[in-house]
Amino acid sequence: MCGIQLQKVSKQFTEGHSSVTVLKEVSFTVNSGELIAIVGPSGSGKSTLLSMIGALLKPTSGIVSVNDQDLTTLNAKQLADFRLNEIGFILQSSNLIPYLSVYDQLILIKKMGGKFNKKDQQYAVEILTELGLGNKLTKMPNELSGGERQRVAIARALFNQPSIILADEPTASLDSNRAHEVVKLIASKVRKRKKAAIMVTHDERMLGYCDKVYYMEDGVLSIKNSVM
Ligand SMILES: Nc1ncnc2c1ncn2[C@@H]1O[C@H](COP(=O)(O)OP(=O)(O)OP(=O)(O)O)[C@@H](O)[C@H]1O
Repeated sequence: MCGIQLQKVSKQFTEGHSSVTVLKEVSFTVNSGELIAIVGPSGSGKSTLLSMIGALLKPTSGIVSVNDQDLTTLNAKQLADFRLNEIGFILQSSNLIPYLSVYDQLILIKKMGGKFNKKDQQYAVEILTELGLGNKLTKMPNELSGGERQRVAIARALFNQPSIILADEPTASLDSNRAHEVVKLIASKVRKRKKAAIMVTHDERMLGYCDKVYYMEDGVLSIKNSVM
């Protein structure tokens, strides 16, 4: 199955003699073309969950599958490839590299990997144009508005054509209009390009753009409602 599947995923952190269970038997599915939201109080385990789906953390127990691949069976090199090829991260602040132009933010990683060709060049311009940044290709991050910076981050997340988009508080640094604009864009790209996407958010106004809303509390995930 394409998309994300979690089966009874738990995560414990151990420090010295004490351990804390941050996720408790979390199970859910996100299909391709679906954007789901996870809401819940600070410290409830939302970022830990995203980190596990993004192969940055391993579960203590349970199965995290992406596109039918059980991530717990992959070695370090395979996990690094998986992160690079299958996951697009969009974070709270856009995390752009200050000394690179808008265009270079997208192509740097491919250039470093020595796999850069004319098609990539065209695709970078196409996707930036689609996100309304066609006239900003040579601008530096400090010459952009917060909303524009976040749109570059979305373009960068989509550029590798990952199957999964993980967005952690993507609107936290934006005013209300820009927040709507950014989440609307994420939702439309997810549907058009058939990504499976998860957005962690504190912003209830963004939930209308999502197919499902889950609530996390004390490491337990439950369905909040269906908003479509
Ligand atoms: N590496 C770690 N070692 C120990 N405890 C950790 C570690 N990472 C996270 N935690 C704890 O796990 C719990 C869940 O953290 P997490 O960041 O997933 O919460 P969150 O719901 O994303 O919070 P917020 O909304 O504030 O970002 C917190 O109590 C946190 O202190």
